[in-house]
Amino acid sequence: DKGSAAAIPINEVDIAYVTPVTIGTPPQTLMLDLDTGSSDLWVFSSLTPSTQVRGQEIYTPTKSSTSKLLSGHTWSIRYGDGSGSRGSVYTDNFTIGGLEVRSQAVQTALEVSSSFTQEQSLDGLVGLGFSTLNTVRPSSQLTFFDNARPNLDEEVFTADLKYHATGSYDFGFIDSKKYTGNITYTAVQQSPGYWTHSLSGYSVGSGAFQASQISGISDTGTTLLYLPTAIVTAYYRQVQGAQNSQYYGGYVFPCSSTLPTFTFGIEGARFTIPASYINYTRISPTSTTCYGGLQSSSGLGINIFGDVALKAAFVVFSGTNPPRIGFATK
Ligand SMILES: CCNC(=O)c1c(-c2ccccc2)csc1NC(=O)CNCCc1c[nH]c2ccccc12
Repeated sequence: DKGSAAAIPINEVDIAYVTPVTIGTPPQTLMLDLDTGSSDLWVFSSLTPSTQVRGQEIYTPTKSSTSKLLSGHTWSIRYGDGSGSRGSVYTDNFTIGGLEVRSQAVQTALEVSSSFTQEQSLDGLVGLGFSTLNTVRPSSQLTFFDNARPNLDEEVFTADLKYHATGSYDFGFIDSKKYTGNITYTAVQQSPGYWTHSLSGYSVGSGAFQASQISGISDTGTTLLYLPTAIVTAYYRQVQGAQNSQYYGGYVFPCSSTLPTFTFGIEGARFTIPASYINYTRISPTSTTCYGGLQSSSGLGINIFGDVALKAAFVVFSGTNPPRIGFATK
């Protein structure tokens, strides 16, 4: 078995990417954010208070002949940015890009935080982290990938995220047309449940490569790249007028600044993030001050290789034993 589906940016700065999925019988189509940084599959639903729904598509279990309530089960998730949701659980048929999982646990939201209500084009998330992170209680549930794995031609899924354009997620196969050269793999440490691995170092612009093991998580659900302060200050030292703003909660700079590229290493391979990816967004539509796509991880307790980094590569998430992650240029 295999599947392939689009990864569509939800706004003009790629704050997140959504993928069409179908749930139930007859199929209900929702646009969900495939998220390797969490492991809950949750959706806006007919149980979500209408005051918290603003334009999202919803899943209505009672309209599906194959839905089953997972009675007595609840879930509640809080993300590091302060957003969150909670609710009840159904199982139903769930398809991404032609790949179907029967009786997938679908977590129906009874409450969502305001930042999800405001994301009108996002109808929920598909967690693709390790199932150990799933928040359903009393019994935790498996991710779509863990449920699909036994039937996949190859125990992998790939992410081909693009800058200001539609990319793709593939399940069960590696599409050699989507990358150039070889895929460089590195070990994944799957505790506590993220796709945790190391970078072999970095360089700023045309500067020398600094070899250094930097542990972090490859996270399609986080927009930006968060790295240790020493690396981030070395980067913005090259940017005229850059400053770490308390007010804006991170590095900002004049939108007219020339930014250097940022290169990260995976084992012996090198991946360069174009300057345009790091000139992330104006702090307000009419402002001439811009917010960086590279920020410090010092407040997070974890380094996050988010979309700004991942869209510079073709990424293979391999569920082999032991799991590993692969990067290729494209
Ligand atoms: C900024 C979102 N990322 C995080 O909070 C996060 C953290 C994290 C931990 C502490 C402080 C800040 C971040 C660790 S792993 C990790 N990754 C995830 O949690 C991945 N899922 C994010 C889901 C998510 C939260 N708010 C959104 C808004 C739009 C689309 C997706 C989302």
